[in-house]
Amino acid sequence: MASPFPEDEIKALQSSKTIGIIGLGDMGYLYARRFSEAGWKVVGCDREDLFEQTKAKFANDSFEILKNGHYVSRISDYIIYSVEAENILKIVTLYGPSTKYGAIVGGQTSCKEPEIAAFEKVLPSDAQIISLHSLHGPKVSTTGQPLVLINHNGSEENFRFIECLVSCLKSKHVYLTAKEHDRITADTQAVTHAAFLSMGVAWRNININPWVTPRWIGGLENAKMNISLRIFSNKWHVYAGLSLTNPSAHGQVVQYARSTTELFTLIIGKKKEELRSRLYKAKDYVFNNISDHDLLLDDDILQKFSLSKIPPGGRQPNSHLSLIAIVDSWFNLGIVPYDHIICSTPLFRIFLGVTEYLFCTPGLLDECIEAAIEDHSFRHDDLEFTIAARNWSSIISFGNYELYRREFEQTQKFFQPKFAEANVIGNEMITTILERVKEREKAGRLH
Ligand SMILES: NC(=O)C1=CN([C@@H]2O[C@H](COP(=O)(O)OP(=O)(O)OC[C@H]3O[C@@H](n4cnc5c(N)ncnc54)[C@H](OP(=O)(O)O)[C@@H]3O)[C@@H](O)[C@H]2O)C=CC1
Ligand SMILES: O=C(O)C(=O)Cc1ccc(O)cc1
Repeated sequence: MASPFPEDEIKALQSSKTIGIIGLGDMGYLYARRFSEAGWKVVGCDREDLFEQTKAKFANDSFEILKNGHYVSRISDYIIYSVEAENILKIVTLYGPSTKYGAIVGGQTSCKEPEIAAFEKVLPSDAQIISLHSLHGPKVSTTGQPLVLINHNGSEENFRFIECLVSCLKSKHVYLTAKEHDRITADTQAVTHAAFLSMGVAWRNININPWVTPRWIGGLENAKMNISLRIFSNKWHVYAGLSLTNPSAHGQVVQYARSTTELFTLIIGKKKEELRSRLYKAKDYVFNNISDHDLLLDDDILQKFSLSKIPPGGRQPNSHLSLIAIVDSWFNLGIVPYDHIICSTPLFRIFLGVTEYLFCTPGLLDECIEAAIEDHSFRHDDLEFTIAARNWSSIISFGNYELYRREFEQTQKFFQPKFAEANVIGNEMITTILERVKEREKAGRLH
């Protein structure tokens, strides 16, 4: 299919427009590199006190490093703020007044209402706001991943320019308002991260490396470990910013902790029938249209993404508290996760894939309920998981960045030696599930 953004049109824009990027961390660098490689004139800056180091760091790249955001803003036709979400207002306040007359401004932060509020508060009235959010981390290929475009008040012509610019990423453009974006990402990202953050903290607190423990064998366990380590290998502020700045996220994370606690209470009270009827009700709501022939993932596919040196064995029964709690939360919050798949991150798709597998493979949910009630070997893990989920929910709903950082970094240190390996395996897993999602979309089986 021919690109909707013809080469001639792109070339004409490239000869007249300058792209400015404030914040050359992981995402800012990704954009600066890709845009400049595609032929755009790109200028960028990082923190002014690191100017010399930044110049040296990017000496071999074909974009220009300027001293600070004033220099970037003065000459750029599109300015992208790619900085920590917590500091967006402070940084826009600093450089916003230097915005070139008539320029377009956007940001890459993960929560859009505060970002756009900062732009509206500070930018000169001639500036137009068109914002972006790549729904993936810096280490995965941009091709085919969702890229949200928010045309807050840009003209048609300017919006077309931004679409031409980002077309080199080959991502899938998703058009939303800031409000829609924040609502969806609260449902998808914030609660996904809460689950995997809680797993990591629980493993750390019981001092376990799950990949050397025979209790965690099999595809579902591989997915849990890979994703948890992937999150902890990233920067704490990315996850803190995403959930703390998004008020819709607080309720989701609190519900996840509540579901975890209530399900764990049923487990230790040996209330098998109550647990079963609660989970089946949630299953009917969330997985209403899903047949077992049509799953995003299965245990066999996930077997090969193992961090363990233990030879792949069969799946072990497990209470899967982290997975049953997410389905219970979705049910209680009235969320059908498939509605959000066009705007989902790789981690969310994997989380959905493994829960779908657990709930929709014949016999598996019953096996899980049986294990939860009868097998006590997971009780300690489940207790630690429940405590961790409650703790993250308090940190997030109180908006405490410092506590968030402390908890995150302690766990990061614990898993550090395994990150390189987890990243390679995690990338393969992400590619596999993206292909499965595409197949399902092609067959018209996803919303
Ligand atoms: N990483 C991810 O997976 C994704 C992140 N995002 C969002 O994108 C944004 C950037 O994330 P990411 O690139 O990962 O984070 P990074 O920490 O890697 O990048 C942010 C950069 O901005 C710099 N910075 C801070 N203050 C200023 C300033 N006054 N002027 C210029 N630069 C400054 C930081 O420097 P210093 O570190 O020294 O403070 C840092 O280099 C965040 O809002 C994040 O939530 C969105 C999608 C995915
Ligand atoms: O896929 C995920 O959830 C990630 O962890 C990567 C990520 C982090 C922050 C974003 O705003 C978007 C993607």
